[in-house]
Amino acid sequence: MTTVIDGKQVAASVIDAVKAASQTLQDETGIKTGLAVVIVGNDPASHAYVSAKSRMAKECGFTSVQHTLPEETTQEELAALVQTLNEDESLHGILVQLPLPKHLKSEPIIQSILPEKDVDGLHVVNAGKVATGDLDGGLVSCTPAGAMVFVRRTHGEDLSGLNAVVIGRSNLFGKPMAQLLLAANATVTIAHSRTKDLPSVCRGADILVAAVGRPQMVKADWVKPGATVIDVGINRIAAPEKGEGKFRLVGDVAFAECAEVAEVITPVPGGVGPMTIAMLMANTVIAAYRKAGKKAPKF
Ligand SMILES: NC(=O)C1=CN([C@@H]2O[C@H](COP(=O)(O)OP(=O)(O)OC[C@H]3O[C@@H](n4cnc5c(N)ncnc54)[C@H](OP(=O)(O)O)[C@@H]3O)[C@@H](O)[C@H]2O)C=CC1
Ligand SMILES: Nc1nc(=O)c2c([nH]1)NC[C@@H]1CN(c3ccc(C(=O)N[C@@H](CCC(=O)O)C(=O)O)cc3)C=[N+]21
Repeated sequence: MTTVIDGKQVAASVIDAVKAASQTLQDETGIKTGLAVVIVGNDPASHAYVSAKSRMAKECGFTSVQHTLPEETTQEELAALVQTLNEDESLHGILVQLPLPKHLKSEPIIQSILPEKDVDGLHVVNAGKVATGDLDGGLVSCTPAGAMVFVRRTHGEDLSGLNAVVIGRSNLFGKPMAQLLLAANATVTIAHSRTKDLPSVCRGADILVAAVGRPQMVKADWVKPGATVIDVGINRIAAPEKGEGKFRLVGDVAFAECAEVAEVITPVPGGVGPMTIAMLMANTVIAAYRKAGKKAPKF
């Protein structure tokens, strides 16, 4: 029987632990954990994610501030906002929702966030810690951290002897995911748009992770029988059966057919997505503990 991982349930257990940790911090030090989320422009999908993040931060007992900037915001204005948030002692985490509108450069903005407040784990200091195997000293990118929770629950802490294939090489997901798998002793392949014969590369994977942004690209005959398949993709496709102009969410994996071959698989929605938000909350409370000079909890 194939196991379909319930990401909402696993995320809820992380959120419970985050709530308890933020309450303990507040009881012991009077410090309330604070998260700032910045969004520029009008992309409706981005707005939906950002509202979900702000809502969850409140539910965790955090101070939650959301800055919604207009599409025409300049590089200097955005940089100035990040500076203000860096200096705000009541904020422990800063997240700038990506992608930014085309006229803005995201890299200098991300690198201007203080590493200790970079709850997305995108600052070179945090990315570098993951790359050098220091998984406890910095902040790990939320989506790969969440995907690793599923991998650990399925395979344990040590992935010795297992082949992992990550499709996608972004800084936000593919690269840190590959590094976390490597740190857990998996033998890791990173595939991307220039990879030759992707289906056969994927067929070698005991753990197959897809983060491409192409609806249902991974087919059943790409999956090794008994593999664990983690679907990171979030794609909106037309759903005329729901009515005209309606959409539904699908991953990068053709779920129904791959579920017949895989032993463990994550669905979309309800898989990696809810874990991303949970790990963002976890990173924020970790940042608050460190700022208070206390040993941060592990999630
Ligand atoms: N669930 C969640 O919480 C999150 C979900 N996502 C989702 O994950 C997906 C990927 O996100 P992200 O990493 O930011 O995306 P990017 O667009 O930054 O990266 C996509 C990667 O896929 C590769 N790729 C594109 N087309 C192909 C192809 N035909 N064959 C093989 N590889 C291909 C690209 O290769 P190349 O480098 O050669 O161009 C690139 O490395 C998206 O659907 C996104 O919405 C992202 C973050 C969080
Ligand atoms: N700086 C930055 N950090 C990010 O982590 C980041 C980002 N920018 N930009 C966009 C991607 C995407 N992302 C998602 C988070 C949650 C869900 C999520 O909760 N999805 C639900 C469904 C939500 C729905 O119904 O629309 C699910 O999969 O069940 C999805 C996608 C974070 N990202």
